[in-house]
Amino acid sequence: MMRTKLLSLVPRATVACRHMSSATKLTTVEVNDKTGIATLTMNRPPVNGLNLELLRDLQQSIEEIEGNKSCGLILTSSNPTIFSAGLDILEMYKPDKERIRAFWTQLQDVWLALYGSSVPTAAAINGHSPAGGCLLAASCEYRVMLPKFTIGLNETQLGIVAPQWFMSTYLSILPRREAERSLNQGRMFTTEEALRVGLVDEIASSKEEALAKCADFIATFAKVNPLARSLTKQQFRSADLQQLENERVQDLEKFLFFINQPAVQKGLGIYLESLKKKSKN
Ligand SMILES: CCCCCCC/C=C/C(=O)SCCNC(=O)CCNC(=O)[C@H](O)C(C)(C)COP(=O)(O)OP(=O)(O)OC[C@H]1O[C@@H](n2cnc3c(N)ncnc32)[C@H](O)[C@@H]1OP(=O)(O)O
Repeated sequence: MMRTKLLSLVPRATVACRHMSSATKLTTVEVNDKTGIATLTMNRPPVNGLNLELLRDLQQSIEEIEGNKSCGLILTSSNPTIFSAGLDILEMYKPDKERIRAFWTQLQDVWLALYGSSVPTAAAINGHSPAGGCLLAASCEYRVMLPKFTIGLNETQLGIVAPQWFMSTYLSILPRREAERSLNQGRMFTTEEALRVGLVDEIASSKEEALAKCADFIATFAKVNPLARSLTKQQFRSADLQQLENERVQDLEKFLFFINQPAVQKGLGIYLESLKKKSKN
């Protein structure tokens, strides 16, 4: 029988501030002793909205996986229909001054850690994956998605602009013309469309199958020298990573300036209302 280690269940103290959703961790890491592959599961009901705490836990889990000599990382969700709803809009709507800085900085850190991870990475996309959810999946090297869900960078639909590093992530997967058009449109792809354009690599009929396909992808590196593999990956990704490293502060200031524009705040408020109305119907 397969033995697994549950690593990331250490309780965390509750901090008295907005959006603190749980006293326990919002991610779990399970390492398969046989394959050495770590499965990182997001678990922030109801929709895995990426708030400051979930981003912190993601970062910690990625670091843990890097540190425990896992052979690979599979990112997935405990929610049966949602991989991640993207950034928690409540973090950006009428934001707290200090918290929003920490939030965006933490998002930058998670992207740097995941996109730049030294281990092979794959996403088992077992539900909808808009915007920041798509960013996480696209930061991995391989994607397997379940049918009847949607994925894409839909920022323009919300009246916001995906920053350069979101674009770079798309461009690392999609042909330039497709990346530009779909980002401009804020297009959400169905699973089948995502496969057709290359945004996902395979379709699986269940989460178990998606995880198995991700593990198969990671196993393709079993006989490749790990240092040669990770340095090669780094060479492919270093320009994108370096660009954000060099421009982190400007990126943060640009985000803060943009998000605090009255028109942007108004748009986010309307969007939030529409989401809430939809969930009441
Ligand atoms: C230079 C400036 C740069 C700015 C760049 C910013 C980049 C931004 C990136 C982002 O990620 S923005 C977030 C984009 N996300 C979305 O547009 C997704 C919105 N959500 C949905 O489409 C759907 O909720 C879903 C994910 C498809 C799930 O649908 P489902 O029918 O299962 O659930 P709902 O009833 O819609 O939602 C339940 C509950 O959750 C709330 N919610 C959903 N998504 C978010 C979110 N992203 N943030 C905060 N809250 C969210 C929704 O309002 C419901 O709440 P309640 O009504 O139950 O209170």
